[in-house]
Amino acid sequence: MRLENKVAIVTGGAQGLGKAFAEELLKKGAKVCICDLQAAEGRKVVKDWQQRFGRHSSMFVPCDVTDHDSFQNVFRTTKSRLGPIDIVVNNAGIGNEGDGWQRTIHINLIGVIEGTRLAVMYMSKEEGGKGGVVVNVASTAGLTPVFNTPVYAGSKYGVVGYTRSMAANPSIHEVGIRFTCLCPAYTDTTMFKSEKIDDLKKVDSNDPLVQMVMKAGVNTIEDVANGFMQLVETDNNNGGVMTVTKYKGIQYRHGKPLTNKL
Ligand SMILES: NC(=O)C1=CN([C@@H]2O[C@H](COP(=O)(O)OP(=O)(O)OC[C@H]3O[C@@H](n4cnc5c(N)ncnc54)[C@H](O)[C@@H]3O)[C@@H](O)[C@H]2O)C=CC1
Ligand SMILES: CC/C=C\C[C@H](O)[C@H](O)/C=C/C=C/C=C\C=C\C(=O)C/C=C\CCC(=O)O
Repeated sequence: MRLENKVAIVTGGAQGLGKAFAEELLKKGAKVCICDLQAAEGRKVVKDWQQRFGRHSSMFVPCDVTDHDSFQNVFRTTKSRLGPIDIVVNNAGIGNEGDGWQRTIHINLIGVIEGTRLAVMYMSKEEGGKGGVVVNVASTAGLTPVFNTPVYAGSKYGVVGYTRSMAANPSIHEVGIRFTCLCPAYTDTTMFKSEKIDDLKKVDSNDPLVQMVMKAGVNTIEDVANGFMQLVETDNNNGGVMTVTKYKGIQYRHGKPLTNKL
C-alpha cells in the first residue's frame, strides 16, 4: 500500500506505540487522526505534527474506545475533515490486573472489536468504501501464556483470534480490507515501565518474571514501529500475525507473506 495521501486513524495515539505509529505514517505522507483519553497530550502532539507535516496533516479527537458514540465520532469527524478512511490502527490498551480488571477486557478486546466493526462500516467496498487495512495491536502475550498478567493475556489472545477470524471471511475480497495483527513482546514504553521490571532486576534476577523478560528481551519503540510499517505497506498479508521480539526480530507466524517492493 502506498501511503501518500492515505487517511489513517490510530487509537491511543497520544503516547507510546500509537504515537510512534502515527508519526511513521505522517513521514510517508499519510494524513492521521489520533484519538485518546488524554486530550491535552493528544492536542499537544498534533500541534507539533501540524508544524512539521502541515496544518492539514493530522488531527486529534478525544475518545474513549469503550464508548461507542465517542468512538464513532472519531470516524465521522476524520472522514469529514481528512477524507475517506484507508487505515485503522486499534492500538489503545491497558494492563490492569487488579480491581477494575474488567476494563482491561473492555479496552483491549471489546474496544478493538468496536474499532474493527467501525473500520468495516467506513472502509468496506460493500459499504461504499475504498477498502483498506486494519492493524489490531495485540502482543506476544496473545500468543504465549504470561503467568503474571492472565487478564491482559486473555484480552490479547482474544484480539488475535478475532482478527484472524475476520480475515478468514470467504467474501473478504468483496470487502477489500486486510485484517492484520501486530504482536510485540515487551517494549520500552510507559505501560512496560509500570511493570517495574527494572527495579525487580536489581533485586532478584532469579525472579520468573525477570527471566521471562530477559528471554524475550525488550524492544525499542522503533523496533515495533518498523514492524508496524511493514504490516501496513505489505499488500498480500490479510490474516497476517506479526511478532516483534528483540531476539527474533520481525516475523510472521503461520507463513510469511512476501513483502512487496513499493
Ligand atoms: N509496551 C509493551 O510492552 C507492549 C504493548 N503492547 C500493546 O501496544 C499498545 C500500546 O501500548 P503502549 O504504547 O505501550 O501503552 P501506553 O500506556 O504508553 O499508551 C497507551 C495509550 O492508549 C490510551 N488509552 C488507554 N485507554 C484508552 C481508551 N479507553 N480510549 C482511548 N485511548 C486509551 C492511553 O491514554 C495511552 O495514550 C497496547 O495495546 C499494548 O497492550 C503490546 C506488546 C508490548
Ligand atoms: C500488564 C501488561 C503490561 C505490560 C506487558 C507488555 O505491555 C506486553 O504487552 C507484554 C508482553 C508479554 C510477553 C510475554 C512473553 C513473551 C515471550 C516472547 O516474546 C518469546 C516467546 C514467544 C513469542 C510468541 C511466539 O512466536 O510464539
